[in-house]
Amino acid sequence: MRKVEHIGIAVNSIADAGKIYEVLLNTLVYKIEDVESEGVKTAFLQSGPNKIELLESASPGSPIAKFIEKRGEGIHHIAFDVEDIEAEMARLKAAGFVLLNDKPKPGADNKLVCFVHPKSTNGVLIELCQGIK
Ligand SMILES: CC[C@H](C(=O)O)C(=O)SCCNC(=O)CCNC(=O)[C@H](O)C(C)(C)COP(=O)(O)OP(=O)(O)OC[C@H]1O[C@@H](n2cnc3c(N)ncnc32)[C@H](O)[C@@H]1OP(=O)(O)O
Ligand SMILES: [Co+2]
Repeated sequence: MRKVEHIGIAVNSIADAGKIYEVLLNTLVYKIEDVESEGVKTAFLQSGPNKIELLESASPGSPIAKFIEKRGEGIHHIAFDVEDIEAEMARLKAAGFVLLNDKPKPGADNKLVCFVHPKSTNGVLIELCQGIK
């Protein structure tokens, strides 16, 4: 794990939350991207080396819809940047972590991603991200 790649925040509306985070971070949303496979619309803001990913559900029953239904808006996951996602997945699997996908899958912002179940990580959903060159 090289660094925190982004913090994912579940929100009801990326338009409304985007405006709030633009004032808070004194920067602008630099990308809005739908990730159909996840049933989510994402908005990204960069503040220094830190990235915030706002996540709005795009379909009922999506992970974000279920999360907000159960817990309301708030921090959804922490994503880490990795050099070699397949090697990291194999390392974590061998170490007993529960991976939520058995192969890297396309994520937002030009990444390959894999999620680790929160039950393996003290209740925090973890995402591994490898940039697609
Ligand atoms: C990939 C695009 C983008 C990117 O960065 O590139 C994204 O980040 S997309 C983000 C949205 N996609 C995902 O989150 C995919 C991975 N998530 C999942 O597979 C599910 O959400 C899962 C397995 C974490 C939970 O799904 P499930 O259907 O089991 O929902 P439950 O409500 O039954 O949850 C079971 C259990 O887990 C707890 N939970 C759920 N979500 C979270 C969370 N974000 N953080 C911590 N804990 C979470 C939930 O409270 C339940 O716990 P329990 O004690 O049983 O109540
Ligand atoms: Co993410």
